[in-house]
This record gives sequence, structure tokens and C-alpha cells, in this order.
Amino acid sequence: MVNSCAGKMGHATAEAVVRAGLTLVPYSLTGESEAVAVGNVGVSGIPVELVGPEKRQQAIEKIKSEYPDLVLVDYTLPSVLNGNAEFYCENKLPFVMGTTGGDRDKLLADVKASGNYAVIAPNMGKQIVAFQTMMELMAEQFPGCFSGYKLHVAESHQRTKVDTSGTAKAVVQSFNKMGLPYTEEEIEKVRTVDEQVGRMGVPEQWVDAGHAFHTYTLTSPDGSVVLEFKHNVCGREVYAEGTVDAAIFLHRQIKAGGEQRLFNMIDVLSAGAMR
Ligand SMILES: NC(=O)C1=CN([C@@H]2O[C@H](COP(=O)(O)OP(=O)(O)OC[C@H]3O[C@@H](n4cnc5c(N)ncnc54)[C@H](OP(=O)(O)O)[C@@H]3O)[C@@H](O)[C@H]2O)C=CC1
Ligand SMILES: O=C(O)C1=N[C@H](C(=O)O)C[C@H](O)C1
Repeated sequence: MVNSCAGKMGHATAEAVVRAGLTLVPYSLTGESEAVAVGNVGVSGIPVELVGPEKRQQAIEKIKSEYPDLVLVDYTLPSVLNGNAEFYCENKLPFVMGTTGGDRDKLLADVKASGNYAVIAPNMGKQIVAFQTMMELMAEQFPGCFSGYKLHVAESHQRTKVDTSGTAKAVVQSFNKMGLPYTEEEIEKVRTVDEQVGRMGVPEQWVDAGHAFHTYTLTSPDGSVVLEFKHNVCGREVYAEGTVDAAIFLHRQIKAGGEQRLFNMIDVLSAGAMR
């Protein structure tokens, strides 16, 4: 079940669910305005009914009884993700949280306290997750290896993105361990078309349709050494496919009944569970 199919990522993920041959639950939790104004959305020919916050408790009880192997996916908004996660935990609904921002510490604490199953990660794209893993391994193997260097991080996304890239925040944490002091607030958010196309190299057709360009530049104190890491994604398919992998992985974990209940995408990739 994908919340919210009315949004860009939710819709792409719902399509990937269908492509993978899984059952897409024909209901989707969404914001009140969408539920009232739109009613339902078509996903690969399947009409999916949008359920607003007022009716979600009643709806979820029916859905749980009809779909006992239910796994939820959340692609909503930073402002609502904590409330949504509380709702999933209270109702013992396993979920994959792709939504970024919100109060991340609270999110993790709520899930741990509830004993609910969840995969939570700011990036579900297999190759980007591999890059994140590599950076984390580098930090563990060579702590402080970039001491004295300067870091600059620039991320470009569609103008509707309200928060700073969750992926960039996660990668910055690895760079911190490598000896580069840098805060989330210092990450440069590029949201104007001129800069996106001119400086970041975003193809024009992806400016608003959805893109995620990230550049991390590491410079030595005297400027004689520069390292640059980039991951540039156009569209949403890579995340949608990874989200389906995460949902399948989570379902397997539930069936296996293992002790660990909270996972990130590095866990999913490390388990060999990404297609
Ligand atoms: N982990 C990953 O790999 C990726 C994560 N993301 C993240 O996913 C999130 C969504 O991105 P995107 O799809 O582009 O955003 P959109 O704005 O397109 O979609 C968000 C949707 O959430 C709906 N919504 C609002 N309130 C609620 C609610 N209470 N319950 C359920 N749904 C609600 C909105 O409806 P309404 O318009 O009515 O408010 C809207 O349809 C962002 O945080 C983004 O950073 C994006 C790409 C990849
Ligand atoms: O909003 C997006 O588009 C994306 N959000 C995620 C993030 O904040 O890191 C992942 C990717 O950058 C696309």
C-alpha cells in the first residue's frame, strides 16, 4: 500500500509495485485536500482510492483484514511523516519510509519503542545506496583521512522540494567522521532554474519533472588537491524500484521473525536484496 499515490514518488512507486507483479492495495492515505478534490488516482489502470486523515483509522482496519501481508510505503511530506509513522506503529503496520526531513530522531525512537518493523532511508536507489555504503566504510576504515580539507556540498532538486536533501545530510555525516566539520545548514540548496541548468548541468526536461543532482567537493588546505564526488539522477524510477526491494525485504524479515526490526537501505543492499 503506497501513501501517497497522489504524489510524484508515491505514484512512481505504485507503478513499480505493479511492474513487480505484487498486489497494489487500491487505497492510499493522502492529505485531506487531495482526498476531497481528486477522490482517486489511476495507477497502471488500477483505480486507487485516496483516503484523507479523517477516515484513515476506519479504512486501515478494513484494509488490514483484507490484506494480511500488508506492507506500507510512505512518500508524503516532511511535515506529516512523524504523525504518519506514529499511526503505522500504533496500528502495527510494517512500513518503508522514503519521506525525508521531519524529526528523524523521533522517528527512529518511535519505531524502536513500538517494536514495529520498518525500513527507513533517505535514498532507495541501489547505486546511490552503494555510494553511501562506500562513504560510510571509508569513514570507518580511515577516520580523519580528510582532516584539514574543506568540504562544499551542493544539491539540486525540483522547486517543490521543501527540505534539504536527506541523502546529502546522510553523506555529510560520513564526511564528518573523515575529519571534515560541516553542518546540514551549510549544504547549498540549488532551486533556481538558471543555476540548475547552467551550473549543475540538469537537463531542462528534468528541472520540474524531478531530479536529484548532488556534488561533494573536498579541497586540500592549499588548494593543490581536489576530490569531487557526484551522483546525478533524472526521474524517480531508481528510487521506486529500490522501494519495492525494501518492501519485499521487510516482508521476508517479518516472516523470518528475526530480532532486528528496524532497518535502513544499507541493510537491504548488504543482504543482497536489491534487484
Ligand atoms: N527515499 C528516497 O529514495 C526518496 C525520497 N523522496 C522523498 O519523498 C518525499 C515525497 O516526495 P514527492 O513525491 O516528490 O513529493 P510530492 O509533493 O509530489 O508528494 C507528497 C504527497 O503527500 C501527500 N500528503 C500530504 N499530507 C499527507 C498525509 N497526511 N498523509 C499522506 N499523504 C499526505 C501530498 O498531498 P497534498 O498535495 O494534498 O498535500 C502529496 O500528494 C519527499 O520527502 C522526498 O524528499 C523522494 C525521492 C526519493
Ligand atoms: O525529493 C527528492 O526528489 C529526493 N529526495 C531524497 C533526498 O532528500 O535525499 C532522495 C533524492 O535526493 C530525491
